[in-house]
Amino acid sequence: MKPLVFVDRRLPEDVKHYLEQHCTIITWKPDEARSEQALLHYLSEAEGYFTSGSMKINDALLDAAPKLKVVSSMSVGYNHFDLAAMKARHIIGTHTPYILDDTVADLVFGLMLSCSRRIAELDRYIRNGQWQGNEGRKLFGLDVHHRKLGIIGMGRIGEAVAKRALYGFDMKVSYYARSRKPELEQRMDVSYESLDQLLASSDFIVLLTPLTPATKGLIGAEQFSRMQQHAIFINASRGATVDEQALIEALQTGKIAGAGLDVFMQEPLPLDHPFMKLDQVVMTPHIGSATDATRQQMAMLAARNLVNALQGSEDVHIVPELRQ
Ligand SMILES: NC(=O)c1ccc[n+]([C@@H]2O[C@H](COP(=O)([O-])OP(=O)(O)OC[C@H]3O[C@@H](n4cnc5c(N)ncnc54)[C@H](O)[C@@H]3O)[C@@H](O)[C@H]2O)c1
Ligand SMILES: O=C(O)[C@H](O)CO
Repeated sequence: MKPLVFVDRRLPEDVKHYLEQHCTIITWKPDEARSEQALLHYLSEAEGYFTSGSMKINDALLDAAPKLKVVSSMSVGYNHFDLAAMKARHIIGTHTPYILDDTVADLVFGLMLSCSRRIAELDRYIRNGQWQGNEGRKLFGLDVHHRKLGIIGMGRIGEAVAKRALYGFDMKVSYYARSRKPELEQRMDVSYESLDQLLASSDFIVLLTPLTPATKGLIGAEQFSRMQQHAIFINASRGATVDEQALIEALQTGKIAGAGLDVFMQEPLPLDHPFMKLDQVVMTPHIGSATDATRQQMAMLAARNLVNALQGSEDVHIVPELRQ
């Protein structure tokens, strides 16, 4: 008999077709309210759960899903996994690394360029009818090329950002990560710096660590105070890696020049959030990996992870902390 799996999002047709060959799919009914109660009801019989990361996989959820064996997340980040709760129940937790690196790195560069050349702000300037033609320096920005980029969290996506910086924009690139990466330093012209050194010397600072207990609030008031006044800060990791109040203060007081943000403590961001009033902030609604091609590949990889894990195959992207 095919295993029962719950799928919490609409799938591309070919991915749905692939899953249906190996599993019996249950999913939300059209127009059904997506309550936690309904989800737990669906999960009560499921052996597999295909999720996009909106639900915490914690004790409460797992207690309501006694038959669950595999949680396949269509995301590379897995901060929604309570790793201890999953480990205690021998749940296999999988994610979708590598295939989204270039797409997320493109967005990081988009945010860097938009902040430094004020693209979003000046688009509003034209639409508001403010363009007179005699603005002079008023509309000038900062160069990206030949400046210094500091990457905090030099993993798969960090490396894709470094490539663009080195080979497309002739930037100098340094990084800070949990440990130094000698192999990477041989392969690419990047150098390791302490976090404090990187913050003090970079024109652009890009945050790309996973959200873990160690990275929660990693960048706060002290870290913003070390940055240069013209520095531009980009966060494409998770909202909680940054102390948002400290970021708002750093921007309001001119401690740093701008910020490009794809992720927030609260998503969707409420309309009355202070970021909305800051012209030097460029925001995107958590769309780092959101292109048709990449989301299609992520969906297929998540489906394959789910099927392979249920079938006991080792061809599965299990998150590092849950590997045997
Ligand atoms: N904005 C988006 O849509 C989007 C898309 C994809 C990924 N992400 C985020 O980006 C993160 C990184 O993805 P990846 O595939 O590059 O992961 P990765 O595991 O390849 O790289 C993570 C890097 O962070 C470093 N790191 C981990 N803990 C650290 C710590 N305490 N201090 C300093 N460095 C630390 C690691 O050493 C590694 O270099 C994901 O976990 C996710 O949160 C966001
Ligand atoms: O981690 C990821 O893959 C993205 O943030 C989408 O959730």
